[in-house]
Order: sequence, then structure tokens, then C-alpha cells
Amino acid sequence: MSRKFVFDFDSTLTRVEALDVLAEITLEGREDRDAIIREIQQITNLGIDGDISFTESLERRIRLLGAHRKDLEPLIGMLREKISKSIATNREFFEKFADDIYVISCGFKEFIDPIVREYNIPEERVFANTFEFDEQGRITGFDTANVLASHNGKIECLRALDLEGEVQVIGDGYSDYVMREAGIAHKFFAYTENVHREKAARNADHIAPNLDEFLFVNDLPRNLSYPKNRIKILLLENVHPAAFKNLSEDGFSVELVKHSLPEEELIEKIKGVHVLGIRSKTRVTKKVLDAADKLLIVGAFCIGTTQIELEYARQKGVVVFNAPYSNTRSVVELAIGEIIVLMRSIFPRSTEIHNGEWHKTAANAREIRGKNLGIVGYGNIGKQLSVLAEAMGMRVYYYDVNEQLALGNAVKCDTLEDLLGVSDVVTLHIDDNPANRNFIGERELAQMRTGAYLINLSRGFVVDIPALVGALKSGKLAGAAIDVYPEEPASNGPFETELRNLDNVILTPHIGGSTEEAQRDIADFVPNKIMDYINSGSTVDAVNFPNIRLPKQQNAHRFLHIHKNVPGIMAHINKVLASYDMNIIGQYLSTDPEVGYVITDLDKEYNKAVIKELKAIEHTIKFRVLY
Ligand SMILES: NC(=O)C1=CN([C@@H]2O[C@H](COP(=O)(O)OP(=O)(O)OC[C@H]3O[C@@H](n4cnc5c(N)ncnc54)[C@H](O)[C@@H]3O)[C@@H](O)[C@H]2O)C=CC1
Ligand SMILES: O=C(O)C(=O)COP(=O)(O)O
Repeated sequence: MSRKFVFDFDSTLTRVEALDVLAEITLEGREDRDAIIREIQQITNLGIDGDISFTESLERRIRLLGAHRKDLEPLIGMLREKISKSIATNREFFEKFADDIYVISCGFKEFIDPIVREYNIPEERVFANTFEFDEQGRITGFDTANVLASHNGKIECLRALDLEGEVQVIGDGYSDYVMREAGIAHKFFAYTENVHREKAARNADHIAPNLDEFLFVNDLPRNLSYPKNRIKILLLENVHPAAFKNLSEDGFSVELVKHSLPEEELIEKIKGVHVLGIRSKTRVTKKVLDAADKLLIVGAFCIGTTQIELEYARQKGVVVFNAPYSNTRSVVELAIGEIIVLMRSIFPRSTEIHNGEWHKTAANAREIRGKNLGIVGYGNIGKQLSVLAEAMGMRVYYYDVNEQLALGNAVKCDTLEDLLGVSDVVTLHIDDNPANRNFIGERELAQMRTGAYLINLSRGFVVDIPALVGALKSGKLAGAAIDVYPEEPASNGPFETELRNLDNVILTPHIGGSTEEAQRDIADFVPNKIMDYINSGSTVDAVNFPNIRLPKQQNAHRFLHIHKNVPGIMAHINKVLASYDMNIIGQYLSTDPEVGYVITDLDKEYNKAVIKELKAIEHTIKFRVLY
């Protein structure tokens, strides 16, 4: 059956209501401009929602506008700049279906015709009102004989057209829906890209947040392979709101949850989710990954990634990104503060005053200048701390399992024991590898200097807590600062630890990376990685996946094929492509011992059956087409 597409103009084809824009032009320089514009907008909305008659809304607005013929040209110029985003990117549809597209609008032909002409919609398929002018060119009213000037005029207009085939109406307002209600149109798509009108959306056969969605559900030519609004992103653990903004502005459907979810709840919630965003608390287990039927990406909005089954995710073609540098400085600054606070016994002195006691003393209060700082784990955090600590006059020693270049005058220790024996303060910045469990236990604590301090800003399981409590109680250690714990709660609330109520022990709730700056930076960094992968296939900086930087795809379709890295698979893929005579513009491959990721850019015209065949190749893990 043939289809006819009837578009509304204002707030559908353009992002704005044209009469509002006209008001901005005609009222420029007037003191009461803002008040009148507000009034016009109110009247517009009342008319659109059907709360006052349309004729009345139009009359009242024209009167307030005080417009002139010469205002129309700048108006058209401004409207040209305000074509809806997804309309402007889908010209192909307007070219290929030119004969089947109509505009029915309660706006005015004087400005609609020139705009939609550029989208191949000729005047004769534009149905709208026309202005009336006086001799001086002032707009005094409109042609009241036009059905579109009257209430529910769109119904009459469409009825008179007597279109053949399935008639689909695409619009943002109730006046568009009524054509469907009256039985003259077959389907109504509520177009919400620019404005979401509850009444229209409630009555729609389908809500189209953009034209991509409309074209997708109707299987029409489109600029995007998959509408972004269909890509669901679930962000847990209170990630910064800027992440929500970044991802929703790119068109994705984003849901925010303030806390972490336990395995069973995540298993339920992950269904249908394409991108999962977490921080250090949420465990992405094998069971979670098995339940994830649509998952493409896990974004760790933090540094650590061992809460995710990285290997299993890779086998399932799920790419993991993190933010390896965004909170580094925050951890370093906290470490510096804690070194000073511990060495000056600030917490005991402060607690005494909170308890009503004045206790001025120099005992157990020392400068950090000239003291030895032992940094365990000389990675991004360890190195930056090294530089700052040295600038404040500390002597830095470090120990790392990997060969690491010493910064400044830092001295490398060959063994952990060497470092523990020489340090006045030991600070842990090793990674979250499970092999680091109980890295600091009774034996290591015994190897530390008597009266030394321990700081742990890495992971809770790295320190044997009962052993640490023993060392603090016995006086072996003079204090500690602990930010991370073997068991941490999923959300804020009660928390117990054996470290409570010990003298000169700073306890913080895993806030090493929790600064406004770090969280804000992460909210840009990780979403950019997510968008790069979804929009282009790029895996640069992925932590569990072959990394590949891809050129921008131009005038091509992109096939993304993730497969098990077994002998012969590339030959198989290329055999299929050859058998369909595909015109390959570029091909890129990146592999690791287990997984291969091949990206092929192809000329847009091809037999779509090739897709099915590529998906069916044995050892295929995931396949996506991008355009
Ligand atoms: N408290 C908090 O809020 C935060 C905690 N972190 C933790 O800090 C850790 C370190 O972060 P980055 O410096 O960015 O990581 P990184 O990967 O750059 O550095 C870690 C270093 O530790 C070394 N290492 C690992 N195991 C070791 C061992 N057993 N002995 C000696 N060296 C060892 C590694 O070779 C590496 O050089 C993260 O993995 C994370 O667990 C990170 C950010 C915030
Ligand atoms: O970045 C990390 O690895 C951290 O430990 C910080 O984690 P968070 O984002 O505070 O859950």
C-alpha cells in the first residue's frame, strides 16, 4: 500500500513556532517586548492544546504582533537556521519520497513555502493560511475563508485532499492528532524533538523523538542506521549530571540511578540496556553479562575496573572504558592533606576540642619536611604524588612491581621490605588487581618503622584490617588514613568498621576521587568514549578490547564485526563481501589473542542480504551496521 506523509510545520519541521520568531523581529527595541512575547507564546500553546479556538488564538496573536510585509524576509532567514536537527540530516527521505509528502499547517504559506521548497515540497502540497495586508504592507489579518483558519481546520483540509493509501500524520500538537481521531489519517506520530506536548503524545500511535525514529519504524531511507533514542543508557552510582546531559543531548535515552545495584537487581535492570555506566561499587559479574541481551559498552566512571568481569565482557563483545586520569589529582591532594594531618596529630587535637577539652602540645606533631614518604605503586597517582611531596620537602621512596622511571629525586626501592623499612609514611597506590589482596598484612606492618603512618587510598582488600587494628592498638603505627574498605555499602547509610574509635585514624567513605572537578571531568571523558564507539566504532582507550582509531566514515556504510580470533575468519568475512560484489572503501583490523575486530567501510549501495550472511558466520560475536 502506498503511504502519504503529512507534516506539521511549526515545532516539527522547524525547531520553533514561526509567529514567536516573528514577534521577536517586530517587537525588537520595545520595552514591553518580553511581556508581549510571553503572552504570544501562551496564546500559541492554548491554541495548540485545543484550549481556546484556533481562530481566536490566531486573531489575538496577529493583533499583538503588529507585523509588516518587510518582516517576512528576515523571518524566513531565521527559520532557515532553525530546521529541526533530524529533519536537516535526513534530506534523502525528502528527495526520494518527494511526491508523497504534504505539509498541513495552521501557520502561513508566506514563510512556509520558501522553507519547505528546499526540502522538495512544492507550494501545491503546502496547505496553510495566508496573511492579509493593508496598503502600507502591514499585516492586518488572515484569509478567514481558508479552512485552516478555523477550529479543527486540518481535518477539513485533509478530508478535501482525499489522499490515497495509508496517511501518516507527523506533528507536535493536538490539532495534528485530531486528523487521526476523525478517521481521515491512519496513524499519528507525535513529534517530540522540539517540544513534548503531553496531550499529543498521550494520543499518538507512536512517539517519534526525531525523524530518525519515524523513518526507522517505517523502514524508510535514513541518515542513521539506528535511532539514537532507541539506545538505552543506564547510569548507576550517582555519576555527575553532566554525563546525563552529554549523552541525552546526543540523542540517547538515559536513565540515572543514584546508587549501585546488587547483582539480582542489575540482572533484571540490564535487559534491553545498550550502555551501562558504573563507578567502583557495581559488580558486573558473568551472570549480569549473561542477562545483558543488548549490552555494547560498560563505562566505568572511575579508574578501577576489576569490579567488571573484563575477560568475559570481551568474549561477549562488550567494550569497557574507564577514566584513567580524571580523578588522579584529587587522590593526590587528599594524600598530601592526610600526610600533614596525620603527622601533626590534627584529628586527636580536634576531637578533644569537640569534646570540650583544650590540649595544646607539640608531642606527636612533626613537620613533613625532610621526612621519608614511601609510595607503593608508582603509577599515575603515585608519580604525581611523588612530585608534589618532593616539592614540599619530603624525601620520596617508591616501590612498584613494574619498572618505573623515577621522577625528581625519588629513590626506587628494589623490594617492598626496603621501602617499608625506610618510610615515615607509607602510602598505597597499587591497582585493584585481586592478586593484591592482603598485600599489607601482619608481616608487612611489622617491617614498617615504629611510629610510622599508613595511608590507603587504593582498594580496601589490599590491607588486612584486623592486622592494621592490631598495629595501631599496639603503638607500632602512630596513625593511619583509610579511604577504602574490604566491604563498602552500595549507598549512603550506616557503616561499621573495626577501625572506628582508634586514635589518630582518619576514616573517609571512599572519597579519594570524589571532587567536583574530578566527577565533572569524568562526565565528559567517559561519555565521549561511549559516543565515539557507538557513533563510529572507535575503541581507543578501551581497557578490555583491541584498540582502534577509525577515520570518519564518509559517504559509506560501516560494518563492525566482532569475532573470535580463530584461523580463517577474516578470509571468510572477505569471501562473503566479495560474493556480494561489495565495493570496499576501507578496512581496518585490530586483534588480540582471543578477539578480532574488523571494520569495513563500503559503498552505500549494496544488497542488504549480505548483512544476514555476515551475522551468520561462525565465531561471530557481534555485528553492527553504522551509517
Ligand atoms: N580512593 C579513591 O577514590 C580512588 C582510588 N583509586 C585506586 O588507585 C589505584 C591506582 O590508580 P592509578 O595510579 O591511576 O593506577 P596505575 O595503574 O596508573 O598505577 C598502579 C601502579 O601500581 C603498580 N602495582 C600494582 N600492583 C602492585 C604491587 N603488588 N606492588 C607494587 N606495585 C604494584 C602498577 O605496576 C602500577 O604502576 C586504582 O587502581 C584504584 O584502585 C583510584 C582513584 C580514586
Ligand atoms: O576511580 C576509582 O577507581 C575509585 O576508586 C573512585 O571510585 P568512585 O568513582 O568514587 O566509586
